[in-house]
Amino acid sequence: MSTRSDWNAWAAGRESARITDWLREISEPDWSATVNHPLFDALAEGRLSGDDFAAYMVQDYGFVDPFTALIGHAIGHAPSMPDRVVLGQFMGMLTSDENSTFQRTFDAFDVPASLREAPDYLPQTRAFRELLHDTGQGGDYAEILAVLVVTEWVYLEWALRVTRVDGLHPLMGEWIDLHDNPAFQEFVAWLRQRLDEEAAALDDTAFARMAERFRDTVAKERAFHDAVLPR
Ligand SMILES: Cc1ncc(CN)c(N)n1
Repeated sequence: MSTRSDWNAWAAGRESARITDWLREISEPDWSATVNHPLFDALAEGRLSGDDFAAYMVQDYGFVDPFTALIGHAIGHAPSMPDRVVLGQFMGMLTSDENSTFQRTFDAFDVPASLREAPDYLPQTRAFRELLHDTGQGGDYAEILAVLVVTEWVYLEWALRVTRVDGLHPLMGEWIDLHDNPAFQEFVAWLRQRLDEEAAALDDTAFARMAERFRDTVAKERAFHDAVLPR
């Protein structure tokens, strides 16, 4: 378990310790395995075929659907208007720019209507969908933030890490742009700040639940990307 006393012990030896840094550390090796995942290097270096990119995006759209619902839960659970505004703006981007990237990818790589309407989700995609759904249904605001911090921070870190080749397919470039642009960087910094604040105010039981939710989400990120990596 990842308890508040574990966090207190970790923070004791450090100046300006952050709960989100500790959460990331206790989620190793899954965190680094996800950020350094070979799928992202293959994507950025133009070594992922169009079909493989489309297959990844079909699975990822299965993530984005319950993820969008989870943002809705976050907006509902947020303590006040300033948080609802930031989350609502992110929801706007997700349902416009990002949704459009998916739709244009499915068009560009001829993903059949049958696969768009009734996708065959991998077990790891289904497990991730379940986590997002359960967090929305039963999680408190800190648990929801924990999931959002993982999913967005991991994507920011890989997108900042990879090196793009010249001539990369524009939709693959767009997928990286969505996750390394300054507005997204600001959003991830905001999510981390809010989780640091909310987690500090939790009682011990809710704190341990939040930390476990963070770790489980990182494990599911790793499993998802292992599963969609073409062999
Ligand atoms: C599996 C997964 N994790 C995170 C993200 C970034 N929202 C994503 N698109 N897909």
